[in-house]
Formats: sequence, C-alpha cells, structure tokens
Amino acid sequence: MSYLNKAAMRSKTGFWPNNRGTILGVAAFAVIIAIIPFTASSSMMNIAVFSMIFALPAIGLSLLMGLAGQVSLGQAAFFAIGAYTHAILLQKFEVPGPVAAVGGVVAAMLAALLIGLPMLRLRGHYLALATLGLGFIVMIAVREWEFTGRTTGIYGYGRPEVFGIPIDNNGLFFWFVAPFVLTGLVLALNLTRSRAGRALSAVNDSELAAESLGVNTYALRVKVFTLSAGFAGLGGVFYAYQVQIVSPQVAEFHVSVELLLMVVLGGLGSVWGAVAGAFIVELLSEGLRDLIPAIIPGATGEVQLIGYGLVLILVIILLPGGLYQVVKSAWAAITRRRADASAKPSPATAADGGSGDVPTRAFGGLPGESPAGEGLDESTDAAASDARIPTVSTPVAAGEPILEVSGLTKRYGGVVAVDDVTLTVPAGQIMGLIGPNGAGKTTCFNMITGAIAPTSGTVRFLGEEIQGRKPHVGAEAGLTRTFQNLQVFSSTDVVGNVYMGRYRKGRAGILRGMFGLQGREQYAHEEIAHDILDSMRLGDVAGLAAGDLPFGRQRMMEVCRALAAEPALLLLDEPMAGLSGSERELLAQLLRALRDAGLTIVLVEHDVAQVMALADSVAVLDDGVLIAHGDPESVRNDPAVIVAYLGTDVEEAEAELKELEDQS
Ligand SMILES: Nc1ncnc2c1ncn2[C@@H]1O[C@H](COP(=O)(O)OP(=O)(O)OP(=O)(O)O)[C@@H](O)[C@H]1O
Repeated sequence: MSYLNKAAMRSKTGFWPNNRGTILGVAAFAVIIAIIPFTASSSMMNIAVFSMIFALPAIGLSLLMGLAGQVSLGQAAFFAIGAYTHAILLQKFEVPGPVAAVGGVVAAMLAALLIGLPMLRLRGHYLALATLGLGFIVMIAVREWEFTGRTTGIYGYGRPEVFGIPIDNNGLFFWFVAPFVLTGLVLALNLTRSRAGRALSAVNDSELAAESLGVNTYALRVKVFTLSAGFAGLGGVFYAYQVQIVSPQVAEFHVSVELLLMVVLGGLGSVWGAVAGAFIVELLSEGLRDLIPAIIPGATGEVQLIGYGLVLILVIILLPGGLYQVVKSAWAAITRRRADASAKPSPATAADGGSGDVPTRAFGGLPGESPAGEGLDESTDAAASDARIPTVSTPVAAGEPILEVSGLTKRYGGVVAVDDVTLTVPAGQIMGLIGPNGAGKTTCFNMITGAIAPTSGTVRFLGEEIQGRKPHVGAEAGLTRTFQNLQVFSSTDVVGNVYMGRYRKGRAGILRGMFGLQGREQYAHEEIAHDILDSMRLGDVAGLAAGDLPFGRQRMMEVCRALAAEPALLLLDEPMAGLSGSERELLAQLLRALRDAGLTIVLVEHDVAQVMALADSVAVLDDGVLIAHGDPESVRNDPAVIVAYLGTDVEEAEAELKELEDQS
C-alpha cells in the first residue's frame, strides 16, 4: 500500500505524525527517555546525554543525505558554529540563554545558506569534497582567531536554568535536551512524508524527472542544507552547555565522521535510524576509548578514528541499509507470515473451489492476472470512454500558438544533433514529431523542456522565452513530458509516482510539511492520482513499488504522472514503445480524448501508423534538419520524407507507406 496512510490523512492534520506506528514509536521513545535517568549508571548517563546531543545533528544529516541524497562531510562545521556562537553570546555578550541558543541555531543556518548557495550547484562527490573543505576551514579559523579563544576556546559561561532550577547534573540535562530531540524527530518525520520530502526523494531517484514536474531541485536542496545545519547548530548549543568549554576539538574531522557513522549505521533515509545511530555510536565511542589503548598501548584521540573507519567500512559492506533495513526486513517477514496465516483458505471457500471475492477497482481488474502482470488482457475492451479524463489546462485559445521554436540548434562537437529547427505548435492539437533513429527528436524535446541548453535558437512557451532555463521553469508554466528512457521514482510506489505529478498544483513548503499542516492537500492530490491511474487501468497496481512494474506499465505510469500535472502542453517521447496492443489502443483513445478536451500534445513516436492516425500535423526531422511539416496526408506523400525517412528507393518506400496506411 502507499506510504501515505490514507485514513489518517483524511482525519489528521497538525503537528503529530499522521501514522499510527510513528505516534506509537514517538510515545515509546518518550517513555524510555523519561525512565533512563532513574535507571542508568552515571557513566551510561553520560553516554545518554551525548547521544541526545548528537542525535540532533544526526537527524539533520539524515535529512540531507537520506532524503536529499547530498553527502556532507562537514556537518561538524555547523555543529561548531552553533556551539561557538552560543558560548560567545553567553560569555562575551552576556545575553540570556534562550537568546544565545537561538543565536547559535540562526548562525549555523545563515552560514549554511551562504555556503550552500554556491556549493549546492555542485553534484555528488564534489559537494562531499566541498563540505570536507568547509569543515577544515572552520576548524582552522576557530583555532587561529583571537575572538574564538584560539586553542583554548571559550569557557566561563553558566549552566542553563529552567524556572530558576540549574540544570547541573546529567539526569536533568538529559531531560532538558529530550523535548528538543523529540520535537526534532517529529518535525523530521513529518517532513519526510510531506510534499517537499517526497519531492526530495523523487530528486534522489531522478533529478530530471522531478525537475520536469516542477520541482526546483536547487532551491529545495539549499533549504534542506540550511535546515540540516539548523539541527547541527542546535546540537552545538547543547554541547556547549554540557561541556562548558567550546574548543576547536568540536570542529574536528572526527566529529563529522562520527555523525556520518550515526546516519549510515542507522540507515540512510531513516530519521529513526539517525537517532538510534547516535546512541550506538556514542556507546561504540566509549567502548573504543577503552579498547584501543588496550590493543595499542599509548594510543589516544586520532587512533579512535581507525575504529570508526573500520565500523563504517563493515557497515557499508555488510549492512548497506543500516539498522533501518534490518528492522524493515524483519517487520516485513513478520507481516508476511501473519498475512500468509490469515490467507489460508477456510474449509468453506476451499470446498467451493476457493472462488472468494476478489476485489477489483472500476477499471483495473484484470481477470486471472497478477496486478503487475504483463500488459492488459487483449480480450479486455480497450474503450476508455467511461474513464474520467484527467483535467488539462487551456491557457490559450485553440489554434493559437502555444509553443514557438525558432532556429533551434544543438551541436555536440562536430555532430549537429538539431540544426536550425523552426516550428510552431498550435494549441489544442496533436503534433507528431517523427524521423529515423538519431534524427534529433529527443534532443529537440530536451531543449524545449530545458533538460539541455541549445547552442542557439529560442523556445517560447506561452509567449515566454524558456530556452536554457531549468526544466522546472517550463513545468511550472504547464509544460510536462515523458521520457524515452524511463525515469521512474523507484523509491516510491506507483501512486507515489503519479502523486509527484501533482507537485506543481501543490503549495505546501518545507515548514508546513514539518508541522504536518498539509494533510488535506496531500490527500486530495493522492485521490486525483488514484483517479488518473484508474483511467489508465493501473488502479490495481497503485500500491506496488514502481520499479516492480513491467516495462510497458511503467511507461503508462509515466504518462499518468505527466497528466497528473494538468499540463497545457504534453511532450510524449515514444510513449507506445513497449506497450501491448490493447495498451496502445487505450493510450491512443486517451490522447484523442485529451486533445478534444483542449490539451496540446507533441508526440515523438516510431509507430508511424499511430502517429499518422492520431496527429493533426506531423513534423519530420532527418539528420537534425526539419524536412517537412504539415498535415499527415501531405507529409505522408512528401517525396523528401519518403526518401529520407523510409529509404532511398521511392517506389519501395511508397509500398511500405501503403502497407502502413492499410494497417492504420
Ligand atoms: N550527449 C550527446 N553527445 C553527443 N552526441 C549526442 C548526444 N546526444 C545526442 N547525440 C547525437 O545527436 C543525434 C540526435 O540524437 P537524438 O537522441 O536526439 O535522436 P532521436 O531522433 O531521438 O533518435 P532515436 O529515435 O533513436 O531516439 C544523434 O546522432 C546522437 O548520437
């Protein structure tokens, strides 16, 4: 089933996570927190306090790495900025504790924002290296700067007080930190399920597809990077209070490694895992502190890093999904066993041949087929007429230009993939874009949608020039596409994919997501996603992992995802490839119905017969050059097309055309 708990979505909006299991988990964690100070020894209490402190930056890092897929090796830098700012505000400026704490968090977030703006344009390993460099810069800066106390650091500020009670022992300090960790946990959990969180996961799966649905990936990454630094800064604030001296040690590389280990050990992408990882790594750290000098006499400090390194390597090799994966697999095994037990046929159903009620959705039930089965049953009536047609937007009157491409050219070194193409697409029509392999069709799509920048030429969508701009710009305005090479969001289910198509119609941002104030909006979008899947007979597979669908159905799902965006212009790149006969027919009917509803469609397709039957006009590319453009009949009989597209022998080509015509 979908990871959105639909029933909960209906009834719940607000701060608390909208999933019963999560609420129970948070409640259990709160009970454990309440009990620990009564039961733990003093050394365990010390470990517990540091675990809570480090759980905060670990949660932040888990959002950044697991959700946004950004590797950071410099989380300690923001932890240190939070700790130093807090200590300096308390000691040098004598501001009240809460103000100093807010100052620490804000300073960490501001630093992340300033650094993230240029740095988050980097990808993959480059970002990891840049954050590593940032960690070293902060460490050296605080060590060399008089203001930060050089190697001695900042000390001599007081302990926190709550209602006049000094928080001066580990038990009290543990309870002092706990509400912040619990709140941070709930906010982070809410975020992972929110519109923004799901967009981040989608970016992780396919940045191109997410951008093409209107996700501004760069802005979202900057926001999560800043948020992640806020968590680190808050951890730094508590660290400064607990340790009572902030020295350059706090910014050292091993702190970033520890945080990384917490997140990887707990399981990338799991906020719970990050919290569990914090406790385990703190225990491990204590263990290594005793173990390493026993193995290597006289070894201290840096040598401990070897232990962390070894554990990190072992986890990555043996347990790449971390603890989260272990728990998830164990839980799946338990629920499967339970389901198997309850699915055993009762004597009554066994006696009548086991023909119990098989629930089917209005459109989807495919008799005798597994939900993910290959294609539609050929015998099933392909008529889509009783399906609800997805809503389309019609910003310009039918026949008016919606897309104007002028002098569009793309060169790759000596290869001219697209050569000076000028085209106008009128609203409310289907235009076929055909041509032999390598003619430049996909390159054209990529330039129109912003996936690649043209070498020269302009692309006007709804009168606005969009060439060279990121895909989300066109997508926000109503230009959506599908891909020749499928771009599936494999971390979610089928309805989760189509839900992402609704991104441009949603409004909730990161803050609303964190505070759980978007449940209704999210639920409404998911309902629409279900309707669209039903209309394409994918209702039965809505809850399956998208990556488990057969190829043809993944392609249909991509079309559903694009339609969910309620586009004004839909660019379909070989949507029929890999579809069964009845799926093709269903898709063709849907496209006609959408066109009749006012949607403009540009269709790249190798199935020429389908294009000729569907399109109002056809453009033909050959070797990057637009060689013909007109109504299907004139294009079909254009000698240049016959020669270029179907072969050099005109008579043979005409015979093939005739055959295609008969087929259509
Ligand atoms: N990144 C690239 N670098 C170099 N050449 C490229 C690149 N992308 C495309 N090309 C070349 O540009 C030309 C057009 O490719 P494109 O994929 O747009 O054609 P197409 O009409 O979509 O082909 P097909 O129908 O086979 O998908 C081809 O010669 C291709 O090799």
